[in-house]
This record gives sequence, structure tokens and C-alpha cells, in this order.
Amino acid sequence: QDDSPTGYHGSERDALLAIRAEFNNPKLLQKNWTSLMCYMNNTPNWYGISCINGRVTGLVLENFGLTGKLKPNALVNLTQLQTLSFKNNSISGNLMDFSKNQNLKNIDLSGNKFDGEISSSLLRLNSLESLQVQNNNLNGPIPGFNQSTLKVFNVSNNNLSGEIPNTTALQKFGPSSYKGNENLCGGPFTNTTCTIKYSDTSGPSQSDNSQNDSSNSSKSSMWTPILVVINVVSVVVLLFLVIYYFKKTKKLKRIVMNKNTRLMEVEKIETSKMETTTMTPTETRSVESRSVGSEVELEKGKLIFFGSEIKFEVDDLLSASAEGLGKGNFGDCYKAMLVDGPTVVVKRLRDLKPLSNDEFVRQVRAIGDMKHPNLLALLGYYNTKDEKLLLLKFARNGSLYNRIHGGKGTRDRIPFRWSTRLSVVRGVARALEYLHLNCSSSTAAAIVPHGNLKSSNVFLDENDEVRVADYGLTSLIALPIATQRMVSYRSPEYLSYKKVSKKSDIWSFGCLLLELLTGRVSLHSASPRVTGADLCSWVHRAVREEWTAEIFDTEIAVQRSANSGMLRLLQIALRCCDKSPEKRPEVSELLREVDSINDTVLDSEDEEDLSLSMDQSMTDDSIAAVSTPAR
Ligand SMILES: Nc1ncnc2c1ncn2[C@@H]1O[C@H](COP(=O)(O)OP(=O)(O)OP(=O)(O)O)[C@@H](O)[C@H]1O
Repeated sequence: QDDSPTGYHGSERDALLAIRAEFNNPKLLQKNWTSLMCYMNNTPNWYGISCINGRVTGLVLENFGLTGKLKPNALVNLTQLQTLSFKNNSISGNLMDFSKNQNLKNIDLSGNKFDGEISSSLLRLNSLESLQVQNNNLNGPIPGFNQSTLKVFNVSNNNLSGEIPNTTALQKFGPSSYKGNENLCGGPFTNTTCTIKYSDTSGPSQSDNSQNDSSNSSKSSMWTPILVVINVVSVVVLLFLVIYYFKKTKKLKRIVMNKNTRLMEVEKIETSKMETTTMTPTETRSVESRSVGSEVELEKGKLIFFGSEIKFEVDDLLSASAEGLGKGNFGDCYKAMLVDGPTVVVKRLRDLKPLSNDEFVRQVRAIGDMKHPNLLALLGYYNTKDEKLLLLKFARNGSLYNRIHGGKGTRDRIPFRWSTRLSVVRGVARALEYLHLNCSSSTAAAIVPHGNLKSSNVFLDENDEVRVADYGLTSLIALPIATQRMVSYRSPEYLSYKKVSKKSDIWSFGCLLLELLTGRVSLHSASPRVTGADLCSWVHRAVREEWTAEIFDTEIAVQRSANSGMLRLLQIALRCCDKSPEKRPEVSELLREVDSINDTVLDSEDEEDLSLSMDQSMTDDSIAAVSTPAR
């Protein structure tokens, strides 16, 4: 199991993209090295790549006109690679480091311009069956390959020199494996024996005996004892180094194992803590009655759907055209357009808690059981040891984040007016109320039913209806990761007391309202390349420093007949953002208040010229009056 921060999918994808960048070959771009890379057990969209269990196992780019040099570490992240072929291209530079490719069986780098020595890292590939590096510019000696697995070996037509190692593995191969290397001797070339050859300037080297003259032979006998001593000393030093290395790695292993055991224990405690707090008695009962264990076994490797309206097979998904939507905090999202079928979103989960299969399925089913018109439906899931996918409804009109901020200042921007914003607020409040009420139990105070409420997790469907997404993921994501990435964990109570609750969701809702009212990017919903503001602090400062007229997004500020509604919503938002969780309203109270805000706006104001300044009736004083300075 790969434990790098992005997981093996990310690092394998990055490794392939780095290789593509080195070759810079237009054919690779045309041949679709985009979108899905390894997709379950099936042929991926990436030309020349093959996968097993979502891992890259084959990289075959033959006769492709590839030029350029590969970095020595180009393959280190492709740890499951079994077949590698760059046959008949024009790749130059040294061979790569293969020490991390322990699964490599077949290597074909023939017909290129590789130079330098044959990498000794190849000696450590215990499954190596075929090595073909013929027709390159490799030099130096042939390392002592001795893998019993080796069936094909070809180093012909290079500049290799020295004696062919007399190993059992290499003895199997005839002259054709070695021909075309002028300075090779021994091995199947029985008519040539090897001895030491000297040149006055470069010291000793090995060569074909037949090329030696008599003076070289006499010098050779003079050097022999010295060389024997040097060899013995080197062997002793090497032996010491090996013993030292093994002692060190043993110690290191012990340290790492101790550390891992401790981490697993901590994770187990955290998981069981979360489970006792997140599962309601009703949920526990319904889960038990399903006898999850046996069903989970049957489900493995299949797409499992929660409803009957949308259903398809893995093969349908694989033949669908796919488009990457983006990298989220907990996985990558793809849009899959099924042939004669629906368009769905596939979310590949990563950074999960160490849940057993049963636990994972139980938690996903609990999320799937949540049904509300304002929740983005979880359609189904796919679960194997290496791959966990969630299938979601595709929201045609994108995220609320894009609706608020997308295309601002351009001609394409469709104004996002007050009445639409208010109906979005109502939809989100309804979804939140549903989540909060469905999680009520005696331990309710400790539950975060959503945990990651932000404008980029609120979507608009084809009718502009609100669909809140990513709910319930706290039950799947490893706690340390959740604390780094989920909005609830950035609430004042988490920062001060390391506590989250339903009230943390209310705080997130307040932040979302402020984003919607101000039209400013919030710290919580901003993508990595965008700088967001701490809107709670910003609004309080605006009130304190009396530039409150700038608080509201100009797109709504010009709708004068709605100004009082905006002020009421601002007041609600600031109460939600109160530093002390107890002072924040309950979700039902919120919904009542939001429902009572008047959404009627004079028709003419929907067409209002945005260059007009805000209504003077909305003075700094009126805003200051409604805002409670909570900080
Ligand atoms: N159901 C959906 N319909 C349409 N677009 C979606 C859907 N789900 C996700 N997306 C888009 O896919 C991209 C990645 O979404 P994802 O939810 O993984 O990340 P995020 O919202 O940026 O962050 P986080 O992981 O914290 O939720 C975003 O651009 C998002 O708008």
C-alpha cells in the first residue's frame, strides 16, 4: 500500500505526465494521455498504459518516434510496473534506475540511443524474465545477472566490454545475445578467453586475449599480485559495508514498525470514537439487520446502486466518455457520459480511514440512505480493496461557487440576483435541517452531519434547484486529514478546543451566507490558487470601520427594494458565525427566519444598471444596528 500524501494514483499519474513532458511528443498528447488513467481492472484511456487493480502495470510505447532523455528516477513511482517497452524510438541518455520496480518482468529498450552502463539496479529485479537492450550505445561491462527467471537476454550491438559473467543465468544464452560488442569476451565466444589488458594511460581493463601482444602479457603477470590484494581488500570493505547496512536497516525497520503500530492504535481509537458518536441507534439497527458481511463479499467489483431509477454495469461506465472535473480534497472527480444513458459523476476516494470492507459499506449505505430534494443524491458505489468510488448525480448548472464568482466582470456573466440567491439559501438550509434532524441522538452535540459545507459543495441542477453534496464524508475520511481539509474543523471551537458539533455546520452555513451576500471568495471555498478572505472578520471590520456600504455584492446591492431582506440575512449570517457555538441558532430556527425574508423585488430592479451605487437608505448605521460585534 502506497502511503505518499497523494496516494499511488496521484504519484503514478504524475510519473507518467513527467515522462510525457520529457518526450514532448505531440502523438502522446493526441493519443489521449488525459482523463482517466487506470480505471479499475480495465484498459484505460491512456494509450500504451495497462492497469491491474487501478495500478499501472504496463508502459508500452513502441515505434513512436520518441526522442529526449528520461530522468534516472523516471520509473520510481511506478512500483507495480511489470512490462516496460520503449522499443524502436530515439531515446538517449543513461538507463533509468529500476530499483523500485520489483515487479518488472519484461523490459525492452532495444533500438534506441541509450548510453552509459547497464544499470546494476537490474540485478535486483527478482522476477525479470526478459531484458532486451540490443541496438543502443551502452558501454562498460555486463553486470552479473543471475536471476533464474531470466528467459530472454539480448545486449547485442552495443559498445559493451569485458568478460561475459559466468553466471548460471547468463550461460543459457548463445552468441546472438552478445554479438556486435567488439570488446566482449568469454561466455559463448569459446574461441576467446579473457585476460587483463593494459594501456599505458588508462590502467587495467579486460579484453579479448587474442588482441594482446606479448609485452602486455608480461606486464600482466607483474600486476596480478597487486590486483589480487586490491580485490581482497575491496571484498572485505564491501562485506563490512553490507553488514553495517543490514544492521542499520534492521534498526530502522524496528523504529518504523513501532511508529506504525502506534499510529494504527491512535487511528483505531479515533475511528471507534467517531463511530460511537456518528451512528444513531436507528442507523445501527438498520445496518445490523442487513447482515452486511455476506452481502459485501457478493458486491465486490460490482457497481452497487441505491435506487432503481439509475442502474448500469462497470462495462457501461468504462465505455462512457469521461472528462476530469477536478481534484478535490478527498479524491478526483470525473464526469462520465454513458452511451444512451445518464451522465454521472465518479468520485475516486482517497485518504480514507482504515475501515474494514464491512465498515466502509455500512458508512456508504448510511450516506446513500439520506434522501432529500436538496441533497445531491449518492447513486451508488464501487468497492474493492484498491479502489473506492462514489457515483453521484451530475449537477448540470455547476457549483454555487461558480455561480457566485464565475465570469465576474465579463460579458458572459449572468447576474445572480437577490431572489435566486435567497432561494439558494433556503435550499441549503433545508438540506442542513434534514441532515441535522436525521442525526439526532443522545450524543447529538458531538455530531457534524455535514462537516464540509461550503459553496463549492453546493450544486445547482438543470432547474437551478439546490443540491448539497459531500455530506457524511466525515465518517469515511481519516481524522487527521479531515482536520486539515474540512470546513467544520476550521471553526473557532475546533481551533480553540478541538471540538466540532452540529454547531460547526451552522458556523459553516454562516460563512456561506456571507460569501453569497458579499460576492467575495471565502477562505473556506477558495481553490488552492485563489486567495479567499475570512469573511466573518472582514464583515465585522467593515462594520467597525464604517465602510459597510461596500459589504453587499453590487449585483444585489442595486436591488433597492430588497435591501431590508439583505440586512436581515446579514444579521442571521453573523449570528451563525458567533464565536461561541451555544449562541449560534439551531437549524430549524434558521430555516424559519430565512423563510420569512421577503424575496419580492421590483421587476425593473432585476435589470438594474450595476454602475449605480447602493441605495442610500442602506446606510452604515442601519448595518451597524443589525450586526452584533461577536469578535
Ligand atoms: N455532482 C457534481 N456535478 C457537477 N460537478 C461536480 C460534481 N461533483 C463534483 N463536481 C466538480 O468536480 C470538481 C471536484 O469536486 P470535489 O467535490 O472533489 O472537490 P471540491 O469541491 O473542490 O473540494 P472538496 O473535496 O473539499 O469537496 C469541482 O470542480 C466540482 O465542481
